[in-house]
Formats: sequence, C-alpha cells, structure tokens
Amino acid sequence: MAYSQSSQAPTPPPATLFLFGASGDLVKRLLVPSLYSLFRTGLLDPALQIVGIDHVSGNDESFRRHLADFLAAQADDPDAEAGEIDLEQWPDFAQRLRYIQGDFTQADTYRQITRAIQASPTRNALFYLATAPRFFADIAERLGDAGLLQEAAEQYRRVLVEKPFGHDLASARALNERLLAVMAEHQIYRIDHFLGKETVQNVLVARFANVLFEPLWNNHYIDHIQITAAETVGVEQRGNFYDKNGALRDMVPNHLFQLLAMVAIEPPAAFDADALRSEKSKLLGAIRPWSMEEARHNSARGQYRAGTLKGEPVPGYRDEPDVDADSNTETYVAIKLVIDNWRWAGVPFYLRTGKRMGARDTEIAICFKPAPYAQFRDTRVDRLESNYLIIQIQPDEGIWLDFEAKRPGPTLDLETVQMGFAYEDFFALPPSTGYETLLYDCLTGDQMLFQRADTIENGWRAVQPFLEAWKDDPRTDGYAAGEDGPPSADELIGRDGRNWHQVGRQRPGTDREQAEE
Ligand SMILES: NC(=O)C1=CN([C@@H]2O[C@H](COP(=O)(O)OP(=O)(O)OC[C@H]3O[C@@H](n4cnc5c(N)ncnc54)[C@H](OP(=O)(O)O)[C@@H]3O)[C@@H](O)[C@H]2O)C=CC1
Ligand SMILES: O=C1O[C@H](COP(=O)(O)O)[C@@H](O)[C@H](O)[C@H]1O
Repeated sequence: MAYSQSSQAPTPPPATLFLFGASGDLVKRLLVPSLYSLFRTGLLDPALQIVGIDHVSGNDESFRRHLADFLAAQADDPDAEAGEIDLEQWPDFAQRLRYIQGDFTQADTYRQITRAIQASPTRNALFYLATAPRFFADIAERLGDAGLLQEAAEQYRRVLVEKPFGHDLASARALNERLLAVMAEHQIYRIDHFLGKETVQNVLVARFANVLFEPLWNNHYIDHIQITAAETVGVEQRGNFYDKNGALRDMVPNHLFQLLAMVAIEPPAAFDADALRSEKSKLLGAIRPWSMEEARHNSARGQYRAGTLKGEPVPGYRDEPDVDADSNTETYVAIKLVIDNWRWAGVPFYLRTGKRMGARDTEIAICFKPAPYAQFRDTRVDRLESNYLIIQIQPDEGIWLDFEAKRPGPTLDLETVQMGFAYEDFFALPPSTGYETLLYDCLTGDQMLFQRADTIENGWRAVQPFLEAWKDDPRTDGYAAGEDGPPSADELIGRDGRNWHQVGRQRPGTDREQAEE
C-alpha cells in the first residue's frame, strides 16, 4: 500500500496508461505532476508509456509542450498543489508522453488505442477516465466492445474512474451495473483522493499498530465523534459543477465517509484489499438509514454570504461565476449519523464540511466520556472536561490528545493541556496531491485504497434520506464567509448538549498561518 520515497517500494511492471480527457484540468494540474513525481523517485518502469486522449486538436509534441508550459508556470509557484517542481528530469519523462486526438464517442479512437497497445512493448493497459462523469460508462462499454478490457496471462487491463461516482444511490448503482457488465470488480479502481493522503492512511496504523487506543475505542469510553472538513476556498472556477451538486454530494459520501470508515471499522482480518474493503462496506452498511423526518432533524445546511476571510473581503456564493443568482445549493452541511453495531451503539457521529469557513482544517475529533467520578470535589473543580483525541488530517498533520492537568499553585485548579505528535517533527512529509499513491497502487495492482462497488452504494444509501428530505425544503441558512457555518449547525449538535470542536485550533509548536500558506 502506498508509494513512499523512503521504503523499498517495488517498481510496477511496464504498461501503457491511457488518459481520457488529456487536455483537461485534472490531467495537467494533478495527474501528470503526480506521474512526474513518481518518475523522479524512480518508481515508474522505464517502459511505461502515457497516452493522452482528447478531442482537442494536437499531437505528441503539442501535448508535451502544453504540459511543460503548465508545469513551468507552477515550478515557481509556492501554492502549486504538487509543491515545488524540479523540471530537470522533465525532458526524459516527456519522451513517454504520446497523444491521440480522438472523440470518446467514435470507434476510430478505440482503433487508435488498439494500435497503440499493439505497438507497445507490453500488453498491460490502464485506462484513466479523467472525463466528465457522463462519459464514464460510455467509454468503458466502448473499451469492452473493442475487446480492450480482456485480460490474459501477462496482460492486465484496469480502469480508473474519477469522482463523482453517481449523484445519488440510483445513479451510483446504475453506473456500477454498467461497469460490471464489461469488466470484473478487480479491474475497477474507483478514485477517492482522500485515500491517497498519508494522514488518512495513518488512522489505521494509529488504531491497529498500537495497543493504547483500541481498548478505549468503543461506546464504553467514547461519547461522540466529530469529523470536519473545513475549507477557506470558495467554489473557485467550478461554479457550474458545484451549483448542481452542493457540499453534501461533493464531500460526504466520498471523502468524509472514508474518514468515518477509517476511524470506525473493525480490525480487518488481513491487511489486504478484500479484507479492508469488506470492513469498510460493513461499517457504512451499518449507518442507520434515517426517515425523511429524521434526516431533516439531523442535518443543517448553509450557504456562504459575502464576508471577510484573512482580512480580505470575499463575495457571497450567489455572486460566484456560473452560480445561479437564486441558488439554494448548500456550501456547508452538517449531519448526525448513528451506526447500528455493537461497538458504536449510542455514540453519535457528527460530520460537517463547508467552503469559505474561518480556517482550513480537516480533522477527526474523538470526544471521550468524562471521568465517572470527580474525587477532587472539595476543590474548586466540580466538573471534569472530556479528553479529546484529535487526528489532524490537514494542515499541521498530526495526532493530539487534550487532557487535564493541575495548574501549578496552592489550589487544585485543572487546566486542559495537550500532548501531541506532529508529522513534521518526525518525517519529511513530501508535498503530495494524493494521486501519487493512488497511481502507484493502481500500477502495482493494489486495490486497497480504491472504493469497491458495495462501499460506494452503502455510502449513497446513508446520504439518500438527506437528499430526499431537502427536495421538499431546499432552503439554506446563511453564514458569512469567514464564519464556521450557520447557527442551525450549532443547534444540531447543541440539541444533544454538545459543541463543535473549534475549527482551526492552533496546536502547540505548529504555525498554522505558515501551514495554510
Ligand atoms: N479538475 C479537478 O481538480 C478535479 C476533477 N475531478 C474529476 O475529474 C474528471 C475530469 O475533470 P476535469 O479535468 O476538470 O474536466 P475537463 O472538462 O477539464 O476535462 C475533460 C476533457 O475532456 C474533453 N472532452 C469532452 N468531451 C470529449 C469527447 N467527446 N471526446 C474527447 N474529449 C472530450 C474536454 O474537452 P472540452 O473542454 O472541449 O469539453 C476536456 O479537455 C471529472 O470527472 C471531475 O469530476 C476530480 C477531482 C478534482
Ligand atoms: O473532491 C473535492 O475535494 C476538495 C478538497 O480536497 P482537499 O484535498 O483539498 O482537502 C474540495 O475542495 C472539492 O470541492 C471536492 O470536489
């Protein structure tokens, strides 16, 4: 699992990687930089070929130039997602790049692909569907019709499918059905880039490679769990896509449910794709399906208004490009879920995500029950605070424990203090898009970090009641950009006598300002 610069990761076997949608944003901004990064760390086979497919007119040379120009502009940009890029090895890497100008809907495109495979030194092929979702099933069927998904000895055929995987339960099921009609599950790699994040993978290691946490990891000791993905960015250039989808579809059944699964699954019987994905599927399948009324009661949705972020004025959502001026699309969502199994009975899970919030902060906050008895009753302490274990996914990656300590002095006053592990104190965490790990794993044939059909459907099954409930009442509450969500989200958790963990809380020894830059 997972590419690493330091471990003895094997070089994957040679193959041809076809990138459908090669002139698009994802390919230039995330996929090619990630492939180049793997190349620079020696993790690509020398015979790997990368073939872009798109209807935009071009050839090998113009494709290479288009990517080189983009990377050169990024090379000096400290905000670039792939981090600073050293282009010294680019000319060697670029030799692997080819381009097929073709329409996804035309048979000739698939004849060109067949010829490219026949001309390559290997018959292994991966097809990355970096296209608008409406093409996913179509392209797969055309690949199937052309015989390009048939595997043989020494010849694998794999298809990587981007997100979003469906827009509700019915569409996700239909897409799974169409894909599985032309290939087997072991050939399908459904991408969720959160699974490529080192800190997400580390949740499993923290839980299952240490004896310390697991005995407490249940409803005897845990009061509730909060999962937060707060973003400071708005919808950027994606207004058209976002306005049709909203925060729930964009983030919850995929990224937030991956975090939920990592924190809540049972220990897998083996550390392999089947065992791990079965546990995840079981867990998501155990989320209680709310009735429409329960879904309405257990959710809050908001939309950002104009406000101030980091001292700068930012426009409201309805003033963003390609967003309907009367849009009711939610840019913030909070939901409460319960999991009907032995371990989690009685432990609510609160999930929230939003754009234009006060700080960038993706974290899992595990709130333990307070100590059962305050033996310090003769002191000024009459109520003990809960311990929190914070798994900080980004930024300031690490794990932090809030616990009570005695403040020095003649009286017994308690204060919450922190004990922590910051990645940066132990490891060089290379800038990563998450796609390096996923591309590497797909090239090696490891499906552990990819979603299986049943997991995806179980995820959609759990969010479907919210989608249904909101159809009847699509209003959103406002929150000013820079605030941490609408008042209804505070009411949601407040009804249970609880509070949200503070977004973007500074950790000792970390410089959040710097991390956000
Ligand atoms: N961009 C991102 O940051 C992320 C994207 N994704 C997902 O990745 C996928 C791709 O996204 P993105 O790169 O932004 O999409 P784009 O629309 O930028 O890229 C798709 C490419 O396919 C081309 N194309 C469209 N129709 C055809 C056709 N019939 N035949 C051949 N080429 C065609 C497009 O050309 P034209 O422009 O002329 O239509 C475009 O060059 C989507 O599913 C998206 O949800 C996921 C995470 C992040
Ligand atoms: O898939 C998506 O994820 C990003 C958040 O990912 P991160 O790695 O930057 O935390 C989100 O901004 C985007 O709306 C969504 O489509």
